[in-house]
Amino acid sequence: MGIFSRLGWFFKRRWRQYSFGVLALLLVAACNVVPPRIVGNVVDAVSKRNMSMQFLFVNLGLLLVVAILGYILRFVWQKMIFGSSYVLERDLRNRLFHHFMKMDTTFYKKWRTGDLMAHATNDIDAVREVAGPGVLTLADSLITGLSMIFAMGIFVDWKLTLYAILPLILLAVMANVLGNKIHDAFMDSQAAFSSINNKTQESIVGIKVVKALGQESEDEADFDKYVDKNINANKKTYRLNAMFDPLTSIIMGLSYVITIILGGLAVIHSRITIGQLVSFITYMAELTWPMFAIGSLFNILERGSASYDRIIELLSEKSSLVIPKHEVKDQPRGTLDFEMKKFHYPDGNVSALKDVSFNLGEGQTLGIVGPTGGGKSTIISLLMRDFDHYNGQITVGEHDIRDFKLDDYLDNIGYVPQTNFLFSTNIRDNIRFANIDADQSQVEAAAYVADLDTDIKGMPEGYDTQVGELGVSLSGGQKQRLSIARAVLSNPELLILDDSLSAVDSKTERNIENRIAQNRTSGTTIIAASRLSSVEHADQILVVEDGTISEKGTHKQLLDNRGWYYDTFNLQERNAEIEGRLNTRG
Ligand SMILES: Nc1ncnc2c1ncn2[C@@H]1O[C@H](COP(=O)(O)OP(=O)(O)OP(=O)(O)O)[C@@H](O)[C@H]1O
Repeated sequence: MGIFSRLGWFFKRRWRQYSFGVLALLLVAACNVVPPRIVGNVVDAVSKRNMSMQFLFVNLGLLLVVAILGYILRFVWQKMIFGSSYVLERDLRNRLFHHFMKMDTTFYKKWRTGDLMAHATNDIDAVREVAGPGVLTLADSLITGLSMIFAMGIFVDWKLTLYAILPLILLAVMANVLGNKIHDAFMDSQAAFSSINNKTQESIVGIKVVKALGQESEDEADFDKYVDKNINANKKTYRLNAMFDPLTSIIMGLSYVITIILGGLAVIHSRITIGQLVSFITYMAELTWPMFAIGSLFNILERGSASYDRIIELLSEKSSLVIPKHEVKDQPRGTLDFEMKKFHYPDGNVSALKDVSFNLGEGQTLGIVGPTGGGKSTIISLLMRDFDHYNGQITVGEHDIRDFKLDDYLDNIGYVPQTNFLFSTNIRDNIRFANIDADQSQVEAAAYVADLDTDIKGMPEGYDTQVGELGVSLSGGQKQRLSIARAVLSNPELLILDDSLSAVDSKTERNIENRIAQNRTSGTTIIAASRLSSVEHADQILVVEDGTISEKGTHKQLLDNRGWYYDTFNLQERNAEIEGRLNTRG
């Protein structure tokens, strides 16, 4: 029952609808009291042989009026109570989605996609059930139950009523004993469902790898384990739940036995009439539904309560990103100053960056290179404000980047990540994702900069070509270039390419670099790359090794330096030469 008070904020907001709904339920219950009373009266009239046609028609008419009224009132409560429960579902869904949108990288590392999906679907459904069928079942079973008990007492006999409902105490005891166990079982069952979701999502996304490595049967066996775990958790829940219904039948049986013995004696001793006993038994039959409803109510409430706990746990997660007390309203533009004394990832204990500093004037291009795992993407992560806690400072035009509102800051960045993400829509909408009002000429100009225009023109449906889920219908290089077009479309103040030219050939790479340079008359560009030719023309190049800058300068200065850059450049040039020769021969 605690779930009702925890959802109090919502019931308060919708108190009018719930009050109307419960009032309609009350009136339905009042309508339900009438038919047994009429049946009792008719039975008495028949047994006393004094029933007239008029008496019969009046009673039949009354039954009809009550039936119509009941229909209207049922419509009202459904609209009020179930309608409100869908409002709760919408609110929780929106809150959760908004929360997902503002959470940081650490949150997404902790929670897996399947888990989040389960919260956003299964758990929210379970909470909606509390606000809809849960409220209905509670109100209806209470109203019907109490009105039937009052009718039995008032129209027949209070003493007989008390004896008849005595076995109900057993039900309360059982509910108390099973309550916590059912809650825990539901928690386990929802967690097992989340795991299945995770597993399914991972297997489907990684299906190519699974097949390529011939792991289908192993993956299926692994999936079966998750299903078994889920089934066992569900079995436990339903075993506990199943203890309710048989007990309810026993309690009802006991009540009937008491009624027949004591009611029969009361008729024999003329304390009540036969008609009253018939009414009493009809009222008792009406009590059956509320009794069984308590079992299903328990199910709904405990499931909803476990799900609400899970949703609240998720919503209470805080983003570690700084929310500035006084937001800087200026545009984040100007010289970029990066001074990082030390940074380590929240879950790492060694520094991913140590004493990394550089200064980049407006309009300049910075290249970041270095061996794999050196720290290139980490520098970009910090610029993208994936993490705000470090020993150092990053400023853009005099302002610490943490003093900008995150959205305002990121709006000025065009970012092409290492692993590009495409939406399952057409090429045009993928390019203008960050600027959906961009017209066709802007989209085409961006595609030209990314050297993708010729590819698109060659496709039968051109810019209307659907890219499929995650861009399955495009080649790796096309996906990369589409991501670049998306980033350059809004002519961002800071353009960041994180190893995003790795899947294109050297000629295309050169085209893109030249076009970006021509296109970007203002604004700063940062290119992180494994291939040194990508940064050759940068105004400044950093070599990042083991989280620190080992070399710094222009291409020429770094070659003169004869260090890692010199060695790697020569190696890559030789490889490119060999590749070129092989291609000409082929
Ligand atoms: N999210 C993370 N959590 C913890 N450690 C991380 C995380 N991302 C990267 N690291 C670690 O930080 C170090 C630097 O990684 P980073 O991705 O910046 O290297 P990189 O130079 O971009 O490498 P690559 O060229 O392979 O992409 C590595 O030791 C890596 O394991």
